[in-house]
Amino acid sequence: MSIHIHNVSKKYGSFQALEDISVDIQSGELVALLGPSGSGKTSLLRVIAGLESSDVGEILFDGQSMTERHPKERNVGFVFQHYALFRHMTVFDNVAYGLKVRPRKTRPSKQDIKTKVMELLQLVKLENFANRYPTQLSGGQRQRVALARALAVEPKVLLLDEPFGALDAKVRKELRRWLRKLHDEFHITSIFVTHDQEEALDVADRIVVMNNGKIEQIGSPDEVYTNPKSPFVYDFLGNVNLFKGRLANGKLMHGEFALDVPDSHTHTDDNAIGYVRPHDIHIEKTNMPGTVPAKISHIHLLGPIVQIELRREDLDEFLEAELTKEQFFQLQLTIGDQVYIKPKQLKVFIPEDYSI
Ligand SMILES: Nc1ncnc2c1ncn2[C@@H]1O[C@H](COP(=O)(O)OP(=O)(O)OP(=O)(O)O)[C@@H](O)[C@H]1O
Repeated sequence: MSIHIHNVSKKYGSFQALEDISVDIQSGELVALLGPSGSGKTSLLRVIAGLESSDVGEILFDGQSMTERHPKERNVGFVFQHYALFRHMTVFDNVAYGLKVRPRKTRPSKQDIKTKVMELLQLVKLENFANRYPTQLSGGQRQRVALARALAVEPKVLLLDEPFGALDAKVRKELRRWLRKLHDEFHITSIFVTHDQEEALDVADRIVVMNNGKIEQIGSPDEVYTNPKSPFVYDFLGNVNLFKGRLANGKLMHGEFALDVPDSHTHTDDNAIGYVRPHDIHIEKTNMPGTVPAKISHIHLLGPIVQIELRREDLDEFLEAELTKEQFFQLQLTIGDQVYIKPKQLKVFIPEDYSI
């Protein structure tokens, strides 16, 4: 089922929660709505589900307008952050619920419901927990029940609102891998809301980055990470060092750096900011052309990655670099070492959102 979101706007009183949102989602895609708290992700999800109406714009499923359709008629499965399971029902009954409450005409037989529920419980690896109650499950297990319950009614669209938000980091990671696998098996068009960039980058086919009720960028995880269209996206999708300076003759002048910025010749003498990811900071132990001196002030080993905090000597500013463990041991770095750095890659924005 494809989903087309056309020019959707929504206000709560005078507050503009969504402003002219348009996204086309292909059938079978897994799309993340990513943004900070209050950016409008949940509001958009609720408009798609029909739980809220938009003031302007339209939602189409497979080309058909959903505007007049009640949420129940939209064939949407919902999973929320707080496992909205029925506490007084067993795991089995929770998953069976959506099928049992169907009108007699479309309700499967008792035996068919049993087969289906047990299949789903197997899928979420909870077949031995059918008779337990939600309070007897861990958070991750409850969320798997919530997913099985949403899938039981064979929705055409699956909407997930921070489905793993309340879980610890390890379980989150496990469940998101598992959501990806499930999605690849079922091919249900799915949209999930998250404010966790790592989660979005890890799981989604495409990411819709939202800010203040508007879309900042839509793209594959790789596109939004390596080619952010705005300073906001750069900042939101990972750590970044800011090189504030001025443009002159096709270069960004920043401290002792004169960094090539092709295509910037028309912006001579404009203020500009270079954005450099920590893993794009190159570190040398010898002074090479184009580098500036810096001192290592902190080393933080994080599994396969080593974060290094440096104090630049030309500007007396701190910056963060990231090396693989291998690079780190090759360079034999210790705190207090004098090194020479330069950015391997940078993206320059001129304030007022102009990128070059
Ligand atoms: N029913 C409502 N009445 C008034 N304002 C609302 C209502 N629902 C949401 N808002 C406001 O709209 C904005 C967007 O809310 P929304 O829940 O869509 O954001 P979000 O990106 O999902 O945030 P979070 O990650 O914190 O859940 C927020 O500023 C919120 O306070």
